[in-house]
Amino acid sequence: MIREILVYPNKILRETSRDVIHFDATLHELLDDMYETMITKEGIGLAAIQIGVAQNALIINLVDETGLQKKENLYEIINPVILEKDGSTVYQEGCLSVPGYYDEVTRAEHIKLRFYDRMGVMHEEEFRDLMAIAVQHEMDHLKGHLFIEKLSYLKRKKFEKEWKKKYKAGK
Ligand SMILES: CC(=O)Oc1ccc(/C=C/C(=O)NCCc2ccccc2)cc1OC(C)=O
Ligand SMILES: [Co+2]
Repeated sequence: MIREILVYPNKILRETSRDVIHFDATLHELLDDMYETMITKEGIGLAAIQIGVAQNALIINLVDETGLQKKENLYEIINPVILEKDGSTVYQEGCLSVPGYYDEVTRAEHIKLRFYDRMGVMHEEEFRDLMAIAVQHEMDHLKGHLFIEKLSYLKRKKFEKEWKKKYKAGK
């Protein structure tokens, strides 16, 4: 079912998530709820903490070259560990927990990732470009970090000013 997405500055978003232990029906239901919620809100990535569940689970479903977001391209990534990373790339990121704010973030251009799928099967895959960016963005959520924490001091001031205005205006 569609769940509520927690929005900055909700303190729950700062929690550190814990590894998934049981690859059971409860996990599958969580992943299904994450997918339904993410798609409904027109996102391309979502971490479990964004719907208030402090578990190391994230999903990414990028849009393909024809502009379609196909479920066959959905990645369900559980207990991820970055084994290697290199390069550097800048991308204007957004986040469903910081709706309407976008800014440039620098991240590794290539990563080698170890993760488990919903059945508990281990995978090791290399990602580049937008997929590598998305994985790093979502993995930050698992540590309680939002992309706005990576902004320069001045950009962060700009964000805080903008955000307060929006909040005062009751969005
Ligand atoms: C107003 C508002 O909420 O705007 C949005 C902001 C972000 C998003 C989605 C962001 C998202 O999926 N981020 C995943 C992490 C990521 C960031 C950059 C590159 C790869 C992966 C969707 C929004 O809603 C609409 C209708 O566009
Ligand atoms: Co996010």
